[in-house]
Amino acid sequence: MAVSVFAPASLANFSVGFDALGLAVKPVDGTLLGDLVTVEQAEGENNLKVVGQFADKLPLAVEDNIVWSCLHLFNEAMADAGRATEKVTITLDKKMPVGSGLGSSACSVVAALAGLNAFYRDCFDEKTMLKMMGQMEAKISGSLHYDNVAPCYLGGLQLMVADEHIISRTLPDFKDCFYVMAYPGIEVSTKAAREVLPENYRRKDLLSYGQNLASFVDACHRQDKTQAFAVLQDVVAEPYRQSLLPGYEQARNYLLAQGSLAVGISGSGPTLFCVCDQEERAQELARWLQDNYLQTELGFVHVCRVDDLGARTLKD
Ligand SMILES: Nc1ncnc2c1ncn2[C@@H]1O[C@H](COP(=O)(O)OP(=O)(O)O)[C@@H](O)[C@H]1O
Ligand SMILES: N[C@@H](CCOP(=O)(O)O)C(=O)O
Repeated sequence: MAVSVFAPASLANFSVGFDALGLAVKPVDGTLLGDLVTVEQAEGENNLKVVGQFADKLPLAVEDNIVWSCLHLFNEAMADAGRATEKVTITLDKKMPVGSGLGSSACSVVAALAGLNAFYRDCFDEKTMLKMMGQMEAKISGSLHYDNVAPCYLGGLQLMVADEHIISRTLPDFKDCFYVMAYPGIEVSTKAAREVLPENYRRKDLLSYGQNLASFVDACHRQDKTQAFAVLQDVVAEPYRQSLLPGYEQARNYLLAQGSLAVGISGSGPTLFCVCDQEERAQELARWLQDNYLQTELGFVHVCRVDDLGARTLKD
């Protein structure tokens, strides 16, 4: 039996929720923006094959690929649960650029663990899976944050809650919005982008942070788009990270002047996101970003909607 699981890209932080908000996204043109993992029974030993557009951006040694760590973690959990495991071949189709701010490592982690769980006929429940995913994401970025793995696994707009038994709750999102995601084609490591953040914040910023996040969550529940996007301002990460993103400030100013509802850094960057509620306008701004924000031939721009499904098994 072979099982294939696709896990979508995500926009972490959403400007107002550093480590606390994340949105799963999918391109409107049907492009599979995310990683695909296939798990099948193997004759001899466990093994990992890596294919796809961004395979060559990953470490050469399988032991250094986070998917390999996911297999070990999953097998340990199976042993702890008194369940037998089989030897497997895992194929990672690495469709996501690394260090992109689109939750690339989360896509691999979620697709691998969800793929293994599907292979073993859903041995573990959603919360157990999410905890394992958080553990693997922390191994890569140096700190535990669920704002990529939760939306990637569960879909939609996710709010991380301060209760380890719940971890994440789905917030009502804005169904008529388009998210233009512009990846410039350069790498910014999440670890490095966390290191540029200050240890302490000014009281003024702390107050703005709390008020913006609370106002955003309230606006989501009331479906008040005007309020939601008016408070979408990042006082925690963007001021310190934007110098890592060539052309970010100019692009942001242009996009806001053109009527975008909001503009921000996706995850730790370098991907920029911009929100519109008209598809035509989103496509126009996507063309502008294509011409003005990309730095290398690896860059791309997608007009996206919210991905409500999260990780899913793909049929042959
Ligand atoms: N399957 C994988 N997918 C993505 N990154 C991986 C994977 N396996 C190992 N890595 C390593 O993990 C790090 C991921 O970097 P990070 O900046 O967190 O990426 P992203 O923000 O895109 O998730 C890189 O050093 C990369 O080489
Ligand atoms: N909250 C994290 C999110 C990192 O997202 P990624 O897509 O860049 O991995 C942070 O901002 O550090």
